[in-house]
Amino acid sequence: MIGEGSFGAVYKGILPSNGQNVAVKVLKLEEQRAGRSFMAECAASRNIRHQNLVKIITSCSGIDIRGEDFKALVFEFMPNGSLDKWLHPALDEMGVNDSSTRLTAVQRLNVAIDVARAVDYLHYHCWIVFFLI
Ligand SMILES: Nc1ncnc2c1ncn2[C@@H]1O[C@H](COP(=O)(O)OP(=O)(O)OP(=O)(O)O)[C@@H](O)[C@H]1O
Repeated sequence: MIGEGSFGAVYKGILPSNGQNVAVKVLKLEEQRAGRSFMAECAASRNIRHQNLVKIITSCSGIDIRGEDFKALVFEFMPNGSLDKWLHPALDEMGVNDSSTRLTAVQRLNVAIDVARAVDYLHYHCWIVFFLI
């Protein structure tokens, strides 16, 4: 397990077919918004192609070994972890953040520009995703 968000736990996996690293988000189905997020991300996977957005490789939906509903999304694995961790690095006991994860002002500005480009792309090309969310 590599992380957890509002909609479920995320695991690192390896695709047996080609050895590709992937991140598998197993949705918490008791969380109502997780179902909507699944639909939005499935719609997104068919329509979205942008260099600043993580690619959805596939989705799976079915019944698990306990006979309960199971839904998961398989993403391209991002080896550098979450952007949030880079924007808000953890502080050490002296209240200083690790210099290896510190971004310069120019890097932060480039992140903001890249995020704005991705949002602009979603806004003008993928209104269906916003509609489902
Ligand atoms: N494609 C990925 N590659 C590598 N790590 C990932 C990937 N997707 C998610 N993670 C890890 O799993 C954590 C949870 O991700 P998730 O997308 O479920 O939630 P989030 O976007 O961080 O939070 P929220 O859903 O609450 O807004 C991330 O913070 C990150 O550490």
